[in-house]
Amino acid sequence: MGGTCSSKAVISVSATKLILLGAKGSGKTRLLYSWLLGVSSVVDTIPTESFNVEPIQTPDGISLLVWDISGDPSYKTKRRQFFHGTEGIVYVMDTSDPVLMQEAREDLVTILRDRDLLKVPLLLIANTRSKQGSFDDSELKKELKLKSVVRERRWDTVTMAAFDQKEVDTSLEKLQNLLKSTWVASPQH
Ligand SMILES: Nc1nc2c(ncn2[C@@H]2O[C@H](COP(=O)(O)OP(=O)(O)OP(=O)(O)O)[C@@H](O)[C@H]2O)c(=O)[nH]1
Ligand SMILES: [Mg+2]
Repeated sequence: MGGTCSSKAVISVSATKLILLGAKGSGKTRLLYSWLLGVSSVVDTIPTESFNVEPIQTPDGISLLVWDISGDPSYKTKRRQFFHGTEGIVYVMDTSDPVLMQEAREDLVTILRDRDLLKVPLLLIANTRSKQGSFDDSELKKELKLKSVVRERRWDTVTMAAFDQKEVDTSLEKLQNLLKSTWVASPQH
């Protein structure tokens, strides 16, 4: 199993492990490298065959190690190997297409029921690709009907309509705040 890590930086062993999941083409790799390099440096991406892993710093200096896992259906049975030790899930969903959105919801429900991810906080990223037909955060939460599935975990949503730098920054801030609030609630971290 081969994966990709572009960084020559030493990866901190104490970095917080995150997994980036979602359907093929939902925008995971583009998001990962937008966090790492900035939106203007990401020209395009190619489908991920297995995974990419990169160290990311949040604005407040939390070190993350983000595992971007292929959304190809053929990789689904392999992705569980990445779940153990995960402290945060980022799930990217294309909400511009109702069929893709329903499929993504079902996939997310399966992931959230995994025993290795039961209390792990979730940031749900709605990559709407266009302003048209996009949901705001509270509409999205209502539409997805995830209350009974997320249960005890902390979760938040962020909507990205244009994939611009401001939205990318907001998503990283939301992720950071979600992790911090989780750690405050369970200080043994
Ligand atoms: N216009 C537009 N294109 C996007 C957006 N997000 C991703 N893309 C493009 O959609 C394609 C797929 O994006 P990726 O980030 O590679 O998708 P992925 O989720 O990593 O897909 P897999 O690696 O196959 O699981 C790429 O060409 C991206 O540049 C977006 O918000 N707007
Ligand atoms: Mg990818």
